[in-house]
Amino acid sequence: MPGSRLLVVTAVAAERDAVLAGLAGKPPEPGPRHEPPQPVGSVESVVAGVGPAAAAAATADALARARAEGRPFHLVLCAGIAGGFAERAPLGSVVVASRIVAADLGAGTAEGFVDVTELGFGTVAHEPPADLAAEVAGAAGALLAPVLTVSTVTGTAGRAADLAARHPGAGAEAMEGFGVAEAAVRAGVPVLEVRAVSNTVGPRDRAAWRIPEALRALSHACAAAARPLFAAARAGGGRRAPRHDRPAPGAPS
Ligand SMILES: O=C(O)c1cccc(C(=O)CC[C@H]2O[C@@H](n3cnc4c(=O)[nH]cnc43)[C@H](O)[C@@H]2O)c1
Repeated sequence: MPGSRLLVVTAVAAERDAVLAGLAGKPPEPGPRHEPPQPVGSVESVVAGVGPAAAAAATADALARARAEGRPFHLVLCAGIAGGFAERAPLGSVVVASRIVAADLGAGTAEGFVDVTELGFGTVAHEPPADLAAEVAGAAGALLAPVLTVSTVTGTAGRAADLAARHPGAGAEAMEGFGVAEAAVRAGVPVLEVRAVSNTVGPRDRAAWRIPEALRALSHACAAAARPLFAAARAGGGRRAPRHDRPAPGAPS
């Protein structure tokens, strides 16, 4: 559909497959692995790799190429699995970001962590369109809450408590959202983040990760939210994000 284009950014191919199957209305049922989904015409996907730097680079590249080719994107969806803050986001639940927050971008000091905004170097949070995020969360039966972006997966109770204290109400942590949002905001394209919880934020227990269940939950959430997502892509996310061709205010020159 011309004029309605959605860019999906995931870290790995399994997340992409889950999202595209959901958007195509074919979320997988439990059981043997399904075929990769057929592409939906107005959706393109990028498998960016893990972490905010890879996510920002891949998103910026996809947005710039599409714009140069005269087929710009109207909405960016960052999606994947995540760690959930247990009291709000249990295993298998889904979180839609009300804010996308860079949680470890800053400096350690004798008084504790100071983020880059407090240091005077720009922003540590991006805001998805509030109405759209709420509508997608409602359609998907998801928690609407801040999603933290970290470069290191939390592996201790101490760090989990520290993050929860600094970000009261946070629903989940993952590793790509802020990078995707940096690229999208600079290109003037609205951005959403949707995460399904594969593990709890806390002491590292790799055996307790429930990745297949989270991927299924992600797929079902995307199926349930497909209508508002496509409507938003047609409308450009409801509102344009501010565009930064120059460094963002407060960024070092
Ligand atoms: O701990 C390990 O051994 C390990 C092995 C393979 C991959 C990982 C990851 O951490 C993958 C991170 C990947 O998934 C998202 N994710 C999922 N849960 C979390 C989390 O609790 N904290 C941060 N990120 C998480 C993330 O967006 C990455 O794409 C670990």
